[in-house]
Amino acid sequence: MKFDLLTILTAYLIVDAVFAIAFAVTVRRHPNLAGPGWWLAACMAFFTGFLGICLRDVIPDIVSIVIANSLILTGGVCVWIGIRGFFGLRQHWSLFALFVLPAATLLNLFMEVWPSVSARQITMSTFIILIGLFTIRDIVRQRSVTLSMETNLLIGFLGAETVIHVIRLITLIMRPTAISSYILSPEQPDRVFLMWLFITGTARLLIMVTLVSARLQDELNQLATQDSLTQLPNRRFLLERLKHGIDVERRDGKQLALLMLDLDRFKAVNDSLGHSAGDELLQQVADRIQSRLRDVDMVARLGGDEFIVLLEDIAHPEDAARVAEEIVADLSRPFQLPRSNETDHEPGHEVQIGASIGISLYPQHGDNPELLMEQADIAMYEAKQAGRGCFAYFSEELTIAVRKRIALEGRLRRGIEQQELRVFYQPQIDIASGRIVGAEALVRWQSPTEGLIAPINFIPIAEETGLILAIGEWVLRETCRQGQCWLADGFLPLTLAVNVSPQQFRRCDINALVAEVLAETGFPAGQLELEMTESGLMDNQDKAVEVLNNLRAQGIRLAIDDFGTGYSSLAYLKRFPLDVLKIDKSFIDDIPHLQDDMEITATIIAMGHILGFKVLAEGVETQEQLDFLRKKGCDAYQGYFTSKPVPAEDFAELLRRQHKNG
Ligand SMILES: Nc1nc2c(ncn2[C@@H]2O[C@H](COP(=O)(O)O[C@H]3[C@@H](O)[C@H](n4cnc5c(=O)[nH]c(N)nc54)O[C@@H]3COP(=O)(O)O)[C@@H](O)[C@H]2O)c(=O)[nH]1
Repeated sequence: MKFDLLTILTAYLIVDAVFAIAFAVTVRRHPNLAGPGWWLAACMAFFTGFLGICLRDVIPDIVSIVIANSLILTGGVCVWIGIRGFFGLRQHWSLFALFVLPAATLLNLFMEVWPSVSARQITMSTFIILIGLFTIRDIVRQRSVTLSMETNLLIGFLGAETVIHVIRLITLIMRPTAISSYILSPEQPDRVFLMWLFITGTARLLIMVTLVSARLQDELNQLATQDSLTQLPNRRFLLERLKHGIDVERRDGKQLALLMLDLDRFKAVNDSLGHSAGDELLQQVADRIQSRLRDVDMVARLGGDEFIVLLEDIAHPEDAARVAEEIVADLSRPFQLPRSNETDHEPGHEVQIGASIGISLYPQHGDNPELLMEQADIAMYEAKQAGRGCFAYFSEELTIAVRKRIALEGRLRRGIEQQELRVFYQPQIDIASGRIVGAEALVRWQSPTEGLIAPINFIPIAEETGLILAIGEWVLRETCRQGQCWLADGFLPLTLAVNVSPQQFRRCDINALVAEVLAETGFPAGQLELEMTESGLMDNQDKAVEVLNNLRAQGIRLAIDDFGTGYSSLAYLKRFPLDVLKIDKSFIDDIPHLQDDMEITATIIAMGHILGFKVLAEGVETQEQLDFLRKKGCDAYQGYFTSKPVPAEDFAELLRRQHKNG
């Protein structure tokens, strides 16, 4: 059988075109893969280029060459861009070569004006070798992880091609006439060139087949790790993620939670309304759970009506309970299920189900996936026993403790809404004059069922849940309102100190809030003191300095609370614009019995004065303590010795009595 050059080129271009079409089809089947348009553009360019070659005998050679090669080059560019989109490649510029090469070769081939055939062949081989080496280097540097088989094939193909051309180049240089007998002419095609055409065509077809099969493999993998009904991950995938999650939390010293969820009354729906209604219900359940979770969390379906939720990197065990409660609440809302032969006039079924959730925690309840699943399952059984529609932890004590905390959180939330918070005032006394010069505002919760609740029982949970922001704002507003009332009633000006929690400092614009409250209540800025703890300031020192400076610029006084229990560093005392140092009660408690505490207290007073601060001692309960503080030059104190924190009316009474006594 005799092949002329035109037949060979035609076959070659057909291979290219088929290759491009097949790529285009692959990409179209995977809508998430970028650039189908590029593949189609490539096909069109190749075909038109091919037409240009076919017209070689009809139109002048040079026109045919220009049309064919420019279009083939365009096709190469399109395929290259398509490839980049397909693999998500950014740096693989040299892959361009793979598709521009045929075009460059053809250009070379048709350049009959080129004087020397050997020079043409040397140029082409050098070009191919360089491009091959660069391409291999690029691919090796940035190997595709998901399609490693295809990358290996590419490397093999390019390697073989490069080797062929190295041999060809050496032969050409050593014996320039050796290959000249195979010069390109329609009668005697270049054999090496033919071989090269054959290899590239075959290799590219192979690459395409590998690509398609790799994509199919991806789909199969997905099927193996996905629940076909809900499209959620299945048990296998969950176990892998859980194992990885445990490794990460172990390394970072954090915890994770596993929530095993079983639907209540699902069987009744399935039996009465049929399996398609049951399937629809499961899909809606999956959607509701998913919408409740953060992006980093995961919900999987284990089969039947069992789901499992993985919460990674949780701060407290209660976080898992909160999510569980929200899921239980979400799933107890009615579901609308369409009838199997629904018409416009017939409404669907409304069904109500529920969920019971068992929770296990890493590391408390186990350190491997199987154990955690087992414990969550046991806890889920407990939840069902406890009456369904609730959650339970694997450990009973934890369940009780967490349920209590969550109930408290709910009551506190309602308490804030129903205005059950109160502000008590503890007098601050100037030691030299013995007169009340200010008060610390301390929050209390007047619960209708439990009576007066001390802050120690709800401030920590308010901090955890963010409720402290609402509480802090309310205390500030109420204190300023009350202070302004006392001024209006003719009491002498007092400094009112309000606690600012670290959360408030971090998460809200305390400057704007204070400005707003002062404007609203008319309370003078110079009589408001904000108390901050050392830890609240140390978290982000630069921001703290900026915020404190702004507060200072408003005329507000700033105090550091519980001084001596935290960092107590001179560096930050110098850096932060403070007015008052409050010595922590723990140093005062054992005066005059503990020499160390006496020395520390005396040192803090002296140091505070050197730095220009006013020093106030907290928790003064005895005359001896007061005498000691006076002797050491402390400016002020607060403590049960004078008064516990009292409601506003009682505090006003203390002020009246002081006024009466002169
Ligand atoms: N972020 C906010 N924190 C607040 C607010 N209100 C209070 N708190 C913080 O709660 C903690 C406990 O406060 P409380 O139960 O009110 O206790 C205060 C005083 O009653 C107590 N104290 C004062 N003198 C004595 C004493 O002589 N003996 C004794 N046994 N206790 C005494 O000390 C608490 C004041 O502490 P401090 O704030 O450090 O000055 C407490 O940490 C409050 O800060 C609030 O609105 N926001």
